[in-house]
Amino acid sequence: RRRVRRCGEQIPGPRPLPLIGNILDVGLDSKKLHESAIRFFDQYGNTFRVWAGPFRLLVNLAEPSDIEALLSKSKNLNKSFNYEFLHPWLGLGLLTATGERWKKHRKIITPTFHFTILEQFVDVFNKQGNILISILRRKEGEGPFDIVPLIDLYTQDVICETAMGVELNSQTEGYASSYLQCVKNMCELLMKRSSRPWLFPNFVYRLSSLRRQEQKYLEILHGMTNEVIRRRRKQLQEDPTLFEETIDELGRKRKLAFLDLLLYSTLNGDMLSDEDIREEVDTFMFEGHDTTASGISFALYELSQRPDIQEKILEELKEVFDDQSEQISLNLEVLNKLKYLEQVIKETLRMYPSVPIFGREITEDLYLPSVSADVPPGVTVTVLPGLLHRCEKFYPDPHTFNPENFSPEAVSSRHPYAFIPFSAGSRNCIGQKFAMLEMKAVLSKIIWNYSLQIDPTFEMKVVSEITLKSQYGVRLSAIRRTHN
Ligand code: HEM
Repeated sequence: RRRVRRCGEQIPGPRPLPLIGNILDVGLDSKKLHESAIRFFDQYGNTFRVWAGPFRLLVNLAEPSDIEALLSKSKNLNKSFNYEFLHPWLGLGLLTATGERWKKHRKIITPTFHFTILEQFVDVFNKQGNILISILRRKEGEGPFDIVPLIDLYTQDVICETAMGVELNSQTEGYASSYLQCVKNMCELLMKRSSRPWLFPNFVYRLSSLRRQEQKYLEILHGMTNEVIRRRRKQLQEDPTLFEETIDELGRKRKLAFLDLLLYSTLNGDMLSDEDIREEVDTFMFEGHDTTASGISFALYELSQRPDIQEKILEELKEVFDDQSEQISLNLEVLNKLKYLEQVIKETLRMYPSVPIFGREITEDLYLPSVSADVPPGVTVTVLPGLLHRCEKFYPDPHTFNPENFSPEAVSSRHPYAFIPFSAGSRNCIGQKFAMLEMKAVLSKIIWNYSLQIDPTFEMKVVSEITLKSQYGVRLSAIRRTHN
């Protein structure tokens, strides 16, 4: 306890009050947590602390050298205490798991997002992207509309068809709409709990109205994931050859996708229980769609105000594609050539990191060079890409969208930990390559087919609800381009 107190004195932050610490400075409105963080960052610097009550010290990092000290070592891998709030929903899936369990699951799952399997997934990005374009066709002439619900359905269909092997047809039949609404409600609820320290202990939370609400959401969320697992199990029982790593017509070795591998592992050696599998499916259904939907939506918001950048993307697409017809056909090779589009996506994730904050519980001493402080076990550390990425020290004019921030020269002259949208180190995002390709694929299709214009009356309000969201969607007009 004495070491924690000393650490609290070494690191700058607002003066704590007896018993309540800095709870009043932070505020109780979950929607304002980000604003409070900006205030502390401006006042106390890139590494600052707050006391959540008399005993819980939170050290917040937006300084690359300190973030490197935390993430680059293979210690302090346990997520912070508030990830426990996700347990009723995601159980101990990869995002929330700790210790040996995390290591074992990460090892099993890693090959299912390895680059060798991504080729297979590009076929799905193509197919679902074409469906999205056909839906946008029906919007032509309607004037400005909110594109975010369409993107949500697209990303949901993509994660289910790639990772789970299940075609949901949400884009055409709206199947997942209630699940998606429920994900939104659940994230809001979790943010509320995170900003009310008296609801942290489970025995108090269980008596609250939030918990009753949560149980209703869980029925829908778990109902959906159970249904996905049931459907895939049935397909595999009817056709066990789906478990075989066959060679497809292009001579590519077909690898087992995520859910198949999990189901296969249980058949062969009983490595994961049914409960383990459901928790991983819940984790990947959420992480695999919500984050990319956020990235794609913010990219569309910025692009719809920047015809010059749209034009540059189009030029690059014209250079890369031989086929200049309406439905450009994507593969891994051409996607890898789209370097400017990659800069656009990185710039989007700089300004709007889908996961603006993540945390670790300190279990082994951590030295923070920027404040010359030792952080002892028992302290919670949060990493704040949302603040770091908008810091003038690393990005001149940080609130302006400028893909040149990711030109090779700009990248090579910056601290490698000044851009961490996917976290870093051994607990980094397992879906990083998948996400980059999915975002590239869909943005290529949209920009190839449409010139985008923001609705001039639209005002963006960014909210942080576990993932970063635009509260009122993104209202834009899509004007069809023609290609010969
Ligand atoms: C733009 C898209 C994405 C962004 C910005 C993003 C960002 C992140 C970040 C920052 C973390 C670390 C979180 C933490 O430490 O608590 C993370 C972890 C994770 N992400 Fe992503 N993610 C994206 C897409 C995806 C996709 C598409 C998948 C699945 C296909 C995925 C699955 C995961 C999983 C399972 C973890 C936990 C990994 C572990 O702890 O071992 N993410 N992601």
